[in-house]
Amino acid sequence: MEPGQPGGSGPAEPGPLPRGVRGAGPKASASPPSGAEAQLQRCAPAVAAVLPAGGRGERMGVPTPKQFCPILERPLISYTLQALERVCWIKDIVVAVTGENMDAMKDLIQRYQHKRISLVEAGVTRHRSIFNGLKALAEGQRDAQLSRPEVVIIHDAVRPFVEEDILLKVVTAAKEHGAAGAVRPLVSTVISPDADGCLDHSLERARHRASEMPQAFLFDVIYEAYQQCSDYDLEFGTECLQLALKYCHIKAKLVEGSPDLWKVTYKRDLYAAESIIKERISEQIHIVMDTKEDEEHIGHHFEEMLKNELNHVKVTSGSLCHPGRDLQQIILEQCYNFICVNVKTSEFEETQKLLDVLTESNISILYPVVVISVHFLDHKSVPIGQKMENLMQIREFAKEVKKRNILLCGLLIYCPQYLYY
Ligand SMILES: Nc1ccn([C@@H]2O[C@H](COP(=O)(O)OP(=O)(O)OP(=O)(O)O)[C@@H](O)[C@H]2O)c(=O)n1
Ligand SMILES: O=C(CO)[C@H](O)[C@H](O)COP(=O)(O)O
Repeated sequence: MEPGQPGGSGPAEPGPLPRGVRGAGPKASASPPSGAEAQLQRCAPAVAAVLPAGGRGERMGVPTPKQFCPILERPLISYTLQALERVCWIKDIVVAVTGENMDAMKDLIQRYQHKRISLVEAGVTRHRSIFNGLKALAEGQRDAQLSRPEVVIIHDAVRPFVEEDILLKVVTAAKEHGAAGAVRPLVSTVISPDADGCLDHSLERARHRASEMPQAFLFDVIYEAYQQCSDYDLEFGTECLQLALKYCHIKAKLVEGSPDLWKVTYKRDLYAAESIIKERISEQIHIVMDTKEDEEHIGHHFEEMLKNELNHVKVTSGSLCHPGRDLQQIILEQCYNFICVNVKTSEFEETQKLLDVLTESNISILYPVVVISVHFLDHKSVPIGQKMENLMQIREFAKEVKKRNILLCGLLIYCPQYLYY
């Protein structure tokens, strides 16, 4: 097993943990847990994920394996890793990669600052790649970098749009049933040809489902199934749930998933994935505050307002107190919309810092970045005339940054008592 980054698969970064789940930290979610989330919290299993990423992507018909194909200049697999990393109750993410792509994968982990990743060598088939990932987790106690989880998620590296919600559902169901997997209604009817290429029989579409990913298993169940299964299974099998049934007599719970769980397979799927990513980008906004203390007041207020006004807006809040690290991470996550709240300073210090980092990152080469610089007018501390004069500078800033595809506008809020919201 190879560590994915210097120092190996480091400890889980703090993040918005579902409360009560093992490893929960100070930033635990403030909203009440959903049913499935609450159920998971009660049982609090240790969860790891295995991502097979050792395929050649022959059906895509391009020389680069599809998991490394760029979408908006970022490799597809990086989106999938990001989707899993956001779920902070997933402790370890084991990725199976071919030897020839191992260095590229390590570079990618560094470049996009992926966390909690361990790399293993892929096998010649998907099942063998998954088995290698499971072995690394099983042997983890000796290794000290990984530990044997109670539940393991298996997810294809080429399904980038996996959400926490479905991960919770399959993990919770796996805890109860031993195995669980996401399914979708069939788009086309499945038919079975005979040896002459003529119709033998067809399946009743409404009674069958397409098996998608993610799937989750009690670790002992799926590991046992892989240890017992035949070379034929490892060579030709395509269904992990079937292995759990055949070798451990576990009937997997099937969970309805969203249409976005489809597997990127053909070239046109890359264009579809790009459209979905663009749509998600437009729904993501980051609020940057210039003070820590006011983050909860004003930042929270903005967050609530935006969530009320717009559907599917993703709001995160942070501060440029540690500009390099925090903001670089946000930019790496491809956020194109910012509200920058200047509370402490009467000028544009915070906005200026944000613009500097955005310019340096070159993020606006592909799409325009929108920045709304918010200022509060407190006439008791600063005379109105002086404040207005300062704020007029924003026009100059806006002209300047527009050349770099950054659209800046200013918002002045008359609110002498903003601190007492
Ligand atoms: N030896 C293999 C083959 C596949 N996979 C992974 O399994 C997932 C799903 O498989 P599939 O879509 O079939 O990928 P490919 O085998 O790469 O595609 P193709 O069949 O078109 O060659 C992918 O993330 C793929 O990288 C793997 O880890 N090891
Ligand atoms: O379909 C699946 C589940 O049943 C798997 O996601 C997997 O992608 C199948 O791989 P392959 O395309 O190699 O058969």
